[in-house]
Order: sequence, then structure tokens, then C-alpha cells
Amino acid sequence: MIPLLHDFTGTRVLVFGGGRVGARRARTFDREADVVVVSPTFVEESFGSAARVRAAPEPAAVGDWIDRVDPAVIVAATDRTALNDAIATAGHDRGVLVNRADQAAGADRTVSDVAVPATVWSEPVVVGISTGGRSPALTRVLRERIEPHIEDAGEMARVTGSLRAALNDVSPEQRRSALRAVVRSDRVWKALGDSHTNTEQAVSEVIASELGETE
Ligand SMILES: C[C@@]1(CC(=O)O)c2cc3[nH]c(cc4nc(cc5[nH]c(cc(n2)[C@H]1CCC(=O)O)[C@@](C)(CC(=O)O)[C@@H]5CCC(=O)O)C(CC(=O)O)=C4CCC(=O)O)c(CCC(=O)O)c3CC(=O)O
Ligand SMILES: NC(=O)C1=CN([C@@H]2O[C@H](COP(=O)(O)OP(=O)(O)OC[C@H]3O[C@@H](n4cnc5c(N)ncnc54)[C@H](O)[C@@H]3O)[C@@H](O)[C@H]2O)C=CC1
Repeated sequence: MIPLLHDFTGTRVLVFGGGRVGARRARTFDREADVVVVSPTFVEESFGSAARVRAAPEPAAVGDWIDRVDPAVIVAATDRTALNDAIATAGHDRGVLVNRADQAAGADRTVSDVAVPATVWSEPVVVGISTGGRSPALTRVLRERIEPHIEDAGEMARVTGSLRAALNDVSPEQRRSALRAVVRSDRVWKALGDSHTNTEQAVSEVIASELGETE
């Protein structure tokens, strides 16, 4: 499976199942989409700002729910395999993305079947981790290990994003080498993680030394 990034802003996501997994999926998609969770019961856990609808649709009624909500993604997170099967089929029939929580999608997987990776955010940087459905326990541990390495990446992205725009009076080669020097600089990374150090100054010095050397 190849990871791709989707922008779900302005879309709806329909989750079937109000257990721990349904709640987790609701929180995942709540960052961008309007989430509706349909379930006869809901765990005592945050569902973000998702709308909770108390209902227990039978397999035959799933299509109507999808047509009414018109979601970009459907999540099958109920504890009933036959129902999750019906949800997946109804989603495939309508060309909607389907995420099944109860199986790592087998041989009959289609391009509409999507897996949810573990994610580490340092906005706007995001890291997704998957074991191809083989070992969610490993996915979780890898996520925990990666987290501390990503903490300052969002700030680095912002700093170098502004630099790309600001370095408009040098050649493309110089701009590239300056940006590469900054993202590789231990000094700049250290400054990002330390509120007492002036990041801008560290960046300026790295650039000056880099451009000085290449001129
Ligand atoms: C295929 C997938 C569904 C999909 O596509 O969305 C899937 C499927 C299943 N998970 C199961 C079990 C567990 N899942 C977790 C945790 C997470 N599982 C997640 C994703 C995925 N899980 C997708 C593939 C991800 C990949 O490719 O690696 C994460 C990343 C995201 C999330 O769920 O929000 C989240 C980590 C969040 C984090 O902490 O970062 C733990 C660990 C724990 O809880 O400590 C356990 C228990 C330990 C174990 O079993 O390993 C079972 C068996 C259920 C049973 O036994 O009944 C199935 C079904 C099956 O495999 O058949
Ligand atoms: N992806 C993952 O990380 C994991 C996946 N799983 C799988 O996902 C499934 C869900 O896991 P949990 O949330 O822990 O289970 P759970 O048993 O806590 O939740 C299942 C939810 O489905 C609801 N439900 C029952 N009938 C329904 C209907 N007709 N319509 C809508 N909702 C209905 C129940 O009321 C309950 O809220 C499990 O059966 C398991 O196979 C389990 C653990 C982790």
C-alpha cells in the first residue's frame, strides 16, 4: 500500500460503531471533516466534535445512511463482521473510500479500501506509520519512538518555508544549498528546541557561511 495525503476539509465522514475504535477514527477525521457516528451505544471517550446518532442499522439499511450523509469516507468500526461486510460493499458500490477497522483488508481489497496509519503531527509536518496491517502493536511503538524526533519539524518547516520566499535575490543553486544547510544544521535544530536561543540569528549565520563558501 502506498501512502497518499487527502485534504478532507469541507467533506463528511460517516463512522459506523461507537466503540473505542469508532471514537479514535472520529477524532482522527475531526481535524478536517464533519464527522457523523452512527451506533446504538457510545463509549465514555471523546468523539471530538462529531455528531453522534443513536441507531442500529441492519445491513440492508446501510446504503440509505450513506446516501443521506454523502460522505467522502466510511468507517466500518462495528463489532459485527456481517455488518462491516455490508458497509464495505455499499461503500464500494458508491465509489466511496472505505476503512475497515476489523481487518487488514485481504485479497479482495480494492483501490477504495484505505487503511488508517498511526500519525505523528507537528503541523504542518505529518508522519504516517503502517505495518501493512501486520502488526498494529508495532505501529504504536514506532509512533512513540518517532514522536520526539518530529517535535520541532513543524517549526523548521515554517522557518525554511519563509526562507524559500525570502531568498529571492540569489541563484536557484545558492537557494538550494542554503536551504539544505539550514535543515541539516544541528545548531538550528537546537535553537528551535530552546526558547532562549535566537533561531533567526542561527539561521542567518548558517546561510551566511554557506553562501559565503559557494560564492
Ligand atoms: C488494518 C488496521 C485498520 C485500518 O486500516 O484502519 C488495523 C486493524 C486491527 N488492529 C487491531 C488491533 C490493535 N490495533 C491497535 C492500534 C492501532 N491500530 C491502528 C491501525 C490499524 N489497525 C490498521 C493497520 C495499521 C498498520 O498497518 O499497521 C492504529 C495505527 C490507528 C488507529 O486504529 O487509530 C492504532 C495505533 C494508534 C497509536 O497508538 O498510534 C493495537 C495496539 C494498542 O491498542 O495498543 C491493537 C492490539 C495489538 C495488536 O493486535 O497488534 C486488530 C485486531 C483486533 C482484534 O484482535 O480483535 C485489527 C484487525 C485485524 O488486523 O484483523
Ligand atoms: N483498528 C484497530 O485499531 C482495532 C480494531 N479492532 C476491530 O474493530 C472492531 C471495533 O473495535 P472496538 O471499537 O474496540 O469494539 P466495541 O465492541 O467497543 O465497539 C463496537 C461498536 O459497534 C456498535 N454497533 C453494534 N451494532 C451496530 C449497528 N448495527 N450499527 C452501528 N454500530 C453498531 C456497538 O454499539 C459498539 O459501540 C472490533 O470488532 C475489532 O474487530 C479492535 C481493536 C483495535
